[in-house]
Amino acid sequence: MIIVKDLTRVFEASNQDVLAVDQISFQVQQGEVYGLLGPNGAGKTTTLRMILGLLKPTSGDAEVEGFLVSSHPDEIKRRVGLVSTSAGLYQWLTPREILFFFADVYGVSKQQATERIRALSRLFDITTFLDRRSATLSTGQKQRVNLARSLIHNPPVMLMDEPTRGLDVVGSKVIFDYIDHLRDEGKAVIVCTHRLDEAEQLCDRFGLMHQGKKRYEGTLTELQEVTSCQTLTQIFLQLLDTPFEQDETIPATQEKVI
Ligand SMILES: Nc1ncnc2c1ncn2[C@@H]1O[C@H](COP(=O)(O)OP(=O)(O)OP(=O)(O)O)[C@@H](O)[C@H]1O
Repeated sequence: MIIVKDLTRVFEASNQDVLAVDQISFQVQQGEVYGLLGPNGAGKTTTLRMILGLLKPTSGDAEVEGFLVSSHPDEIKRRVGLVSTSAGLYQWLTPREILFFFADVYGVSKQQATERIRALSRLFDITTFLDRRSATLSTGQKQRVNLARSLIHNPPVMLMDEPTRGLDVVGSKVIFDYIDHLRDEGKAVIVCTHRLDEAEQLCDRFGLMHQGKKRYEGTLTELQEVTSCQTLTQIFLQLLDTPFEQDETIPATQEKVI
């Protein structure tokens, strides 16, 4: 389970400070896929970086499986997987070497790693090119190795930043199936994406961010009720059109805040 509590981050700049994330709170249960959505610059990536412990919050905290990122950053890293399709592979290593390398980084024993690599290779259909240098793999093959890598330490929590960016229909379907697999395995998943059509299909619940704040939260049905819009795209456009003050007048009973 992920608990994000009042996370705030101010970037200090010489001319003007940037309030990138402003008191964001939300929770994601095991077996739930949460879509963290928002326009460019809304604060999504900054939020993910703080949950991962890569960036220190100005205030607030995040908790994964009972561990606070402020006091137990290493425990968090062991429990969180990260998928970003833009992430590259070590070109000169083979997928098997990469998987063993990351297993070692995460403290997975050699024997466990061997078993896990066998299972993940079957799951992502990478067995036939496990021992080829990564530089020779196609984009889709590299993507499947990346997915296997993100699961090598069997984390209960997965963070996904633009997982389908640059992928064709087949590549995107691999990601869709992967997210279904994560849900079936009872993992807590956060997906950040600009593909609202995909998010609608993929996610169980949504948090819509704008200018660092969480403005709406709920299932698609709940968001439809609050906004009188049908699709996530319409909801999103309404959010961008709504002046800040007006948006904040949404009754607390309608805005599902945890
Ligand atoms: N290191 C930094 N220094 C200064 N400002 C930053 C820094 N990192 C992010 N920001 C600013 O914080 C705000 C939020 O950025 P963030 O990358 O979290 O947004 P995002 O929602 O992930 O956007 P996108 O969808 O474009 O990736 C933006 O105004 C951005 O310019």
